[in-house]
Amino acid sequence: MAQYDVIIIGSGPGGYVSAIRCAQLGLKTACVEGRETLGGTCLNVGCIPSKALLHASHMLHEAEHNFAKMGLKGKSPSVDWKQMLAYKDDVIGQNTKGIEFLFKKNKVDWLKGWGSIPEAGKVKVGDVVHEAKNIIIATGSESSSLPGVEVDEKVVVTSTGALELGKVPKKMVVIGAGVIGLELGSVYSRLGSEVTVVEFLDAITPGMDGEVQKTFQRMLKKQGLKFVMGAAVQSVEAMKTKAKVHYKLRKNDTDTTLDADVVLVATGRKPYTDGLGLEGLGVTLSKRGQIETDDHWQTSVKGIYAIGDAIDGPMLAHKAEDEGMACAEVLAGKHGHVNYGVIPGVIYTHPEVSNVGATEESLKEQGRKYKVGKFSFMGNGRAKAVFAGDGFVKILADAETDRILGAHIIGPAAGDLIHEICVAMEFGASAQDLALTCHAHPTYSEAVREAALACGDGAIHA
Ligand SMILES: Cc1cc2nc3c(=O)[nH]c(=O)nc-3n(C[C@H](O)[C@H](O)[C@H](O)COP(=O)(O)OP(=O)(O)OC[C@H]3O[C@@H](n4cnc5c(N)ncnc54)[C@H](O)[C@@H]3O)c2cc1C
Ligand SMILES: NC(=O)c1ccc[n+]([C@@H]2O[C@H](COP(=O)([O-])OP(=O)(O)OC[C@H]3O[C@@H](n4cnc5c(N)ncnc54)[C@H](O)[C@@H]3O)[C@@H](O)[C@H]2O)c1
Repeated sequence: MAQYDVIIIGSGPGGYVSAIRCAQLGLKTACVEGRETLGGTCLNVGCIPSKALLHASHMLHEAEHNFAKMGLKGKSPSVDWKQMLAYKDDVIGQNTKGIEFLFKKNKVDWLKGWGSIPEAGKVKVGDVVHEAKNIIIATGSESSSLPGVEVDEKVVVTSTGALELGKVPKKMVVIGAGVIGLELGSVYSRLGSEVTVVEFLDAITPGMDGEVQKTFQRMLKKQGLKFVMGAAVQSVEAMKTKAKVHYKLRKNDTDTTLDADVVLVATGRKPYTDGLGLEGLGVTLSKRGQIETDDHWQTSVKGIYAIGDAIDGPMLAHKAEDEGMACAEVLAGKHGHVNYGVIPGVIYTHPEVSNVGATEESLKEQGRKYKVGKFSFMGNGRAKAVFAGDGFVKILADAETDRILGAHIIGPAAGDLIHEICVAMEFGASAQDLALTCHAHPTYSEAVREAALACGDGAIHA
């Protein structure tokens, strides 16, 4: 039994990144993982497989809708679902093996099995108790359940089941118009399923900029997704190969039923801390089951830290990674820091949707005076060349100082474009700083510059 400086429980983006950073900083490090492969939710059943299916289904959509316009004629490809799943599994395998390689390279020990914490300074894996000066809990999250809905991962599925369905369903009902529902709903809609999204609230993707929400929903509708808004799902009746979704419309209390071959429950995720033994240790949890930590990610018990989906904040892989690195630095006696005000969010539909910082709604609520610089991709030559003129870049800047407060993009490569604004915000830049920076032509990035120009004397191509 080795004596470790740090043992991390969970090898998702929070845990594995933290383990590598700890080892790089000279700490003797082990990472406990109960799954058969490293990488957590993100690599095995989350970010990576969903992006593989989004990519494949987008290629089909392009072939069906845009190839002929460019003079590329011929029959559109047909879907070989088994092969598409094999491609997705291959992508997962490459990524999870990559983490195994990085662990070996950085001398991180992988302790295989489910871990628990009998007391501070000790982690039990199987029958072996390992000792560590510090422990980091990075056990992630699991899908939330919905009263009246029983998941069997075949007919009524969470995102995990939706990533490996036996076949492409004819009719799919998605409960929840959040990120998972819209990404996976898009996948199946493009593959030919009739997809209906049932959402409790009156707007999709809660918390996002209102103008983006409306534009995004309009675009998704145009692509064939149907929406039932303001609807509270009461129950799901599952049969062998079919299901009935019963919901109540909130505005008039009418009851309606939708038939489906597959129902995807995508109503959020909750922290996963089962089996760790937190109650016995006295680790404080919030009402929502999140592990509470101080500014240095230390829990209420000295020497036990927590990061990622298991604690407060957006449930995003890059947020978990940042906390993983920062926590490692704290343990190595350095100054770990995460700027929670500059964490981008991206939805990988087509078009992509991204955001960082404040929304107009949040600024109004704060009573802060701001200006809006908006630029449509219709004025961007590169976007028009690839049928991606629908959408816009919107930058919010302080009315007096011109400092960038937030940005919202819906359009081509929005998930990459947002980072220019993240860097600008990290440096405390003004919209004018962006506007005065030369941007190559023809790039989608020019739309970001134009939005920055629109915060001042005006965009050129508007
Ligand atoms: C379908 C889907 C798509 C997503 N797409 C994106 C995306 O595109 N971008 C994005 O930023 N985020 C995305 N997310 C969210 C992202 O996956 C999570 O935010 C991220 O994985 C959280 O990382 P983590 O390290 O906190 O936990 P996790 O990735 O959940 O990893 C925790 C790991 O700990 C292990 N574990 C738990 N308990 C124990 C124990 N007692 N002993 C040993 N091991 C244990 C688990 O097996 C798991 O492997 C997606 C999520 C889903 C479900
Ligand atoms: N691209 C990405 O970054 C990405 C992709 C997938 C998942 N994720 C992360 O995974 C987490 C979980 O995603 P998610 O989509 O499940 O959750 P979410 O919180 O994004 O969305 C859940 C949606 O379900 C709705 N809802 C809740 N209860 C309902 C009910 N009874 N009936 C109808 N609708 C209901 C909510 O109003 C909300 O719109 C998110 O925190 C997200 O950040 C991120």
